[in-house]
Amino acid sequence: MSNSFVGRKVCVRGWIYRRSVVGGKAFVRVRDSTGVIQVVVDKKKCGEDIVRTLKDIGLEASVKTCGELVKQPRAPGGYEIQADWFKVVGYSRDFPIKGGEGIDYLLDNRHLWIRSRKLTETMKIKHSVLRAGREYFIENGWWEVTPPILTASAVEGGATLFPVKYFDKTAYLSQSAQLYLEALIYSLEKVWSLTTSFRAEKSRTRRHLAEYWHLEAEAAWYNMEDMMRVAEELVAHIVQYVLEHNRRQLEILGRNLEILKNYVEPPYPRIRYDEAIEILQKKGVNIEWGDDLGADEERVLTMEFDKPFFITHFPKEIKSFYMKLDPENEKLALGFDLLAPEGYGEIIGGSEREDDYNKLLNRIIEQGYNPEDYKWYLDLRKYGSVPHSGFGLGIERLVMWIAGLDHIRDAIPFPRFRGRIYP
Ligand SMILES: NC(=O)C[C@H]([NH3+])C(=O)NS(=O)(=O)OC[C@H]1O[C@@H](n2cnc3c(N)ncnc32)[C@H](O)[C@@H]1O
Ligand SMILES: [Mg+2]
Repeated sequence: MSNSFVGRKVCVRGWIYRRSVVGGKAFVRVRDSTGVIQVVVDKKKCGEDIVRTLKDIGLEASVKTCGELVKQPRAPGGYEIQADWFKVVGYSRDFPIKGGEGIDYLLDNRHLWIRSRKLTETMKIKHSVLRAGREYFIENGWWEVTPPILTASAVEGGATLFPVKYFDKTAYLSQSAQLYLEALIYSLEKVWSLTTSFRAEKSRTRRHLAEYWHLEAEAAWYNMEDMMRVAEELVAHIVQYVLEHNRRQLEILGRNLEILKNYVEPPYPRIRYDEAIEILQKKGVNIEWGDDLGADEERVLTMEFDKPFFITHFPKEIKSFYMKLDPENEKLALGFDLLAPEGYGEIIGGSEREDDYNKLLNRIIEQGYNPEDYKWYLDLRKYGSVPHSGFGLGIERLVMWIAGLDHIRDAIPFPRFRGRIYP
């Protein structure tokens, strides 16, 4: 609502968020997709019956009303509607979420909890993140493609595959569209996809889901640095878009806008894995060269930076078979992770890909995979192989950071993780 509507007749349809009856008036706070507005239902104007009904009506009953909009500093948003009439559309009895319930109870009632203010505003931010992500690729001449979700082999390690019955065979839910995007660059050159990726994560952490939305890109002729530039432009574009379109949501969620503004200017800093290990050891973290960087180590590293930063050139043993080895030091893989500051850690994983047939075959065997499962993928290196790179951005991890959430489950309407499949 705004001043231009003051004194005019307005109508609202929504759900009862709060209500009280004082004297012959009901003060009803009606929630709709835009927010909450107070409606005053006076028995002198609307009749005694509706005021009596509203006295005990259940929260979340659906209603509709019309009346005059007036200024009211004590009401949410500074306005209220003085109803000419007020109608209950759908009754609600004993809405099970009253406040103070435990997380498992709330997750069991996720289909109702998603009506909450925090989740509603977060979903609006996620809408902008998805729109800005699509916009970036479309405006920069990338082709959107539709890779399969039912696949025959692992991309990111066999330990987190979800097997599914596929007629008389076993298939796996996709961990990443990457290998299929790599097949598409020999015709479309620059491709992107937004799909769900699945990871049978054994442990429950605040930044892992079993099903998440994965924005992935792959381009022919791009080396690692070229692709890192795409990744930082993408993230900066998304943050800028959210700052422009979701200021209100960010304020409702209590997010510091000044800090976010610091993230919209690439290039982002780049450090090599070696430097990351040095920083961690200097800070007293018990870590050796060759160890993987987990959430704790990433959290420590993020405190050294006031914007997202890349870590590159990882030991090949801790990175996937498809990553190209550094020609200057074949102990290292040309992989990059983009870490979000403020303790959030990895939001993007990417790399330059091995484009030599024999080297890729050796890496597949070295990492214990069956080359037969990757025959088609190896074929790509037989027929006009080209240098190429790509990355995957975890949408919920990005939303978690931009919105300042403390758990990834609040970045998706129906979170899936070990022990949670209902509702
Ligand atoms: N096309 C590519 O090059 C992508 C590449 N094959 C890939 O899947 N890399 S990744 O495993 O680091 O996952 C990429 C990102 O996907 C996110 N990710 C990865 N795993 C998860 C889980 N379990 N939950 C939520 N988000 C997750 C996280 O932001 C990672 O940086
Ligand atoms: Mg990763």
